[in-house]
Amino acid sequence: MSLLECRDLHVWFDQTHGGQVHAVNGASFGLDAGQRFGLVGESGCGKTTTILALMGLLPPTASVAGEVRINGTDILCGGEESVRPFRWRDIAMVFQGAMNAFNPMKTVAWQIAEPMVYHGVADRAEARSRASELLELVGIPAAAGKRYPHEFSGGMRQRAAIAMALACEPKILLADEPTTALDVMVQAQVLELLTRLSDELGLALILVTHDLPVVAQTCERAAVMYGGEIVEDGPVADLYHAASHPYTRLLFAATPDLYGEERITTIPGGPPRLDSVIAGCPFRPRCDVPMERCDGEHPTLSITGPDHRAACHRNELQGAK
Ligand SMILES: Nc1ncnc2c1ncn2[C@@H]1O[C@H](COP(=O)(O)OP(=O)(O)OP(=O)(O)O)[C@@H](O)[C@H]1O
Repeated sequence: MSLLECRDLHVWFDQTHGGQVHAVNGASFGLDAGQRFGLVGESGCGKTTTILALMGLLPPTASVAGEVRINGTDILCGGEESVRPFRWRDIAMVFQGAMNAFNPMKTVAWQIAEPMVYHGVADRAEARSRASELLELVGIPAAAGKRYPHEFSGGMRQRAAIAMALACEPKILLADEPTTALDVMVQAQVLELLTRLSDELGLALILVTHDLPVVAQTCERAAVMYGGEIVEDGPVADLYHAASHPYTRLLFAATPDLYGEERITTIPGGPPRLDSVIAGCPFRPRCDVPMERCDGEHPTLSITGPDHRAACHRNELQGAK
């Protein structure tokens, strides 16, 4: 049994002018303790919505279906009641832009301690001392906790946001674009920190990013999302060197490689609209190797190698590698 199991997750958003956006369409994946998993894809493909669903933090305009299990217990089935005991204590999140979300009027240490008091995991004195420990854990001297957020650099604020998410000792940490807006040196330090925390604390990590080198540097496995669906998942090395889905291949070709060398810049065309049902393969209009079948038949994930799946009709033709 995996620590986290997400099965056939669907999320729809009601639109103000009627109709729905099918933002996540049947996402399934599992995560073991200490494992680092990347969720990648272009903007708008459903990455943030997926992890907000895991936290039970979607807005009221969203409807959710599917299962999210932590150590076997379905935390989604009973709505807010069933997810609340797990949120922050078992599964925590560093939000996109979290480093800019600190209250400017409170010290950093106070803001790290507060969730512990709020969630009843520590009294104020314990929370204060644990906040100092957490700051040290993320590489900030405890004494700096007395400072205000504006006195921290961007990288320090991101470290502090990670410390805050770790306040209730979760087993799973979800990090949404944790290195965006940081310069390259600081990005590398934050990624090293996340890797160290996952190794030392056995923390399972889901890293959401559109930045593929970030995933290559940090994660063992990854899932590629396109148009709300997982279209390929597997070991990161296989996605890089032996992609089974044309989108993954083009996506990885479109990013600078690990040494910063520019390759092709974009994939022509744009992602599909998510407010209407797509009959065939959602990637068909941008695919460089389409087949007739792709127009009318929606491909499903099939095994293409050890621990490796992709949703492309070409793989079904070729059979398992
Ligand atoms: N609150 C909302 N109401 C309506 N539609 C939404 C809402 N949040 C997200 N969406 C839509 O759901 C789809 C998936 O969005 P999501 O933010 O999950 O994508 P993403 O891959 O995380 O993109 P980004 O990298 O830009 O954050 C998009 O079409 C988006 O417009």
